[in-house]
Amino acid sequence: MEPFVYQGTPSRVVFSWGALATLPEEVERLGARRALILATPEQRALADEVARVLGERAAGVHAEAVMHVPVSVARAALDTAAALDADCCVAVGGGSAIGLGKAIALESSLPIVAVPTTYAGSEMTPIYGLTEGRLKRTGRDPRVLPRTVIYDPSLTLSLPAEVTATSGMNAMAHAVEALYAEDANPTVSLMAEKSIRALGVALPAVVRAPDDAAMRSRALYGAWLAGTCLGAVGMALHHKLCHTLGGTFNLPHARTHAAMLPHTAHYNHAAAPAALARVARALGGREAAEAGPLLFALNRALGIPAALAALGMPEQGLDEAADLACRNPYANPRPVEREAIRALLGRAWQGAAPA
Ligand SMILES: NC(=O)C1=CN([C@@H]2O[C@H](COP(=O)(O)OP(=O)(O)OC[C@H]3O[C@@H](n4cnc5c(N)ncnc54)[C@H](OP(=O)(O)O)[C@@H]3O)[C@@H](O)[C@H]2O)C=CC1
Ligand SMILES: O=C(O)/C=C\C(=O)CC(=O)O
Repeated sequence: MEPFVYQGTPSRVVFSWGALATLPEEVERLGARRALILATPEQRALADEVARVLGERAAGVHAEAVMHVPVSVARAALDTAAALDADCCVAVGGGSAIGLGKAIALESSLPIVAVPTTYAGSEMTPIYGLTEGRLKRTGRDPRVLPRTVIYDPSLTLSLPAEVTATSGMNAMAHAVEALYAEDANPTVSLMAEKSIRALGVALPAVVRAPDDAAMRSRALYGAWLAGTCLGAVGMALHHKLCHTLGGTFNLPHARTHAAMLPHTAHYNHAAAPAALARVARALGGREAAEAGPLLFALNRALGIPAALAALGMPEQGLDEAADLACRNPYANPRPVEREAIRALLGRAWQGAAPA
């Protein structure tokens, strides 16, 4: 057996259809009495419903979350938390709302209860992201790991097909990178493979039939496993590239992950053949070299645009993106070489198949 280190995260996870109803007792379990509810502006109605469920334990609603957590947005939320004398945050929504909760916790150490409504998986990680100007800074800090996560698949029924598909592929990316992480271990790899299998079946099903309760639960289960993987082991080339494209060029997060994953998986297949063979097998293939093409085919089956160009990436930015991605690269099975990365970005920009 290869030597390894496995360290789980201390989050408490409640997973069931209708689990939102357990929120009051979960907030009480933390000893909290004044919860600040966080959401994006468009999820205000859901945040108000959460406040109703919480009753007297709701201190207020702050529905100003924005993707990539601009530092100005974080500062405003911190001021609201202080003004309301909040003793915990309830972040309801996708990674943007949860990311705002993390920004508050990073400064205040307030406990977070996360109620995810997408498959991004941020609720299961001690990773935060803050964006200032054109640069996104990410880091790991135990203070930002949500203490409790309430997964209620009924809250994902309203996800549009495009978000369902791309957010699901964001989760897929966490699981794929966990299999070849520098600190990969048998426990996380088992979860990663299970996640890829679950998402590979559930995502096409819920894109076809958004109200399929069983498949919505399986998709969210896959996302939980993927987020757990992301929280437990390091990220590699794929996440570095997506943070660069998201933070510097403000590309949409999940759609960028989906478009890039076939290419980054293929980039690493020869350097991490066992890991990419597990990806391929989980998607119905056999060999490591099939993983990238199978992910590319899954994107197509989910109706996800293949080309970075369609996401607003300027062609003249590809050189800068390659330079930034190669500066302080995350550990990766294959050396991150500037020309190879620029060629990868070129294929992704065009929407060509991985090669
Ligand atoms: N730190 C970490 O470990 C991780 C962080 N992230 C971060 O999270 C963000 C991306 O997360 P993601 O969830 O993709 O992005 P968002 O939170 O922006 O949600 C994605 C889309 O889903 C919509 N949506 C969310 N919930 C519902 C709902 N219940 N019904 C209908 N639509 C809904 C949002 O609409 P609307 O905007 O209108 O609410 C938005 O259009 C990025 O900032 C990324 O960096 C992602 C993964 C891991
Ligand atoms: O890229 C991901 O999906 C994972 C991590 C982040 O997004 C970091 C952040 O919170 O911005």
